[in-house]
Amino acid sequence: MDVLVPFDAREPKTRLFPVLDTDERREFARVMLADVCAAIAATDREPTVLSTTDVDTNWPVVVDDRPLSDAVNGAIADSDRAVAVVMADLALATPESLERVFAADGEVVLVPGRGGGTNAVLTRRSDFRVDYHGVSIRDHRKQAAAIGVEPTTVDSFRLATDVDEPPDLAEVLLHSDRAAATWLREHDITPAVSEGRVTIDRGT
Ligand SMILES: Nc1nc2c(ncn2[C@@H]2O[C@H](COP(=O)(O)OP(=O)(O)OP(=O)(O)O)[C@@H](O)[C@H]2O)c(=O)[nH]1
Ligand SMILES: C[C@H](OP(=O)(O)O)C(=O)O
Repeated sequence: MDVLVPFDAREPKTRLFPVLDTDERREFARVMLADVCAAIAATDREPTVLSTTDVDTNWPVVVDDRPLSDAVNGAIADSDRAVAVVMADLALATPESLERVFAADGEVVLVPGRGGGTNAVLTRRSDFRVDYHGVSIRDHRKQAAAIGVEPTTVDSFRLATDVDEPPDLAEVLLHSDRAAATWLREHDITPAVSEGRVTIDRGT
């Protein structure tokens, strides 16, 4: 199985702008990437970072500057093995949660993200095509139907929680003990409550 971790190294995590400046977003994105890759490696599979530009990691990197879906679809079409795609912002991912995906039955396995996204995919069909952005979980169900496949769904709190917006940082602080959570604590970011919802505070 090929395990791809798409990574936008250029200007990652722009939606975290209210809390982190540009350099911090870049650094934090790399810390999450390292956590995700380490969790994949702990399942005895080697991650390959599919990055927009070269990036310094402990793992093999393939540089492809095409848009996300084109880069992933190119990799699926070129591979003669099953391909798993695990997003680099899944800071709560653990080896156990990922193993559920890698071991799931079915020709196409989808892991929904909160907000309509698709946080991980496993395809054993080289004619399956991804279509990210927008309501991608709905689009991926359609893509599976188009090749005659009923997709398997893996329902996982840890994998559904991608880190896109400031309140997602609170989930990292509350549910992870890995490098991304440590990085946030070192940058004085703590959970807080606003209008009954968990969000974050940043000390000055
Ligand atoms: N290879 C590649 N990866 C991408 C690209 N765009 C996003 N990604 C990665 O795909 C995953 C999900 O993307 P997003 O949640 O939109 O992440 P992002 O683009 O860093 O964040 P925003 O700027 O807030 O949209 C993350 O792992 C990104 O690093 C791209 O054009 N190419
Ligand atoms: C790539 C995109 O991620 P999101 O913007 O939902 O985090 C998606 O899953 O379609």
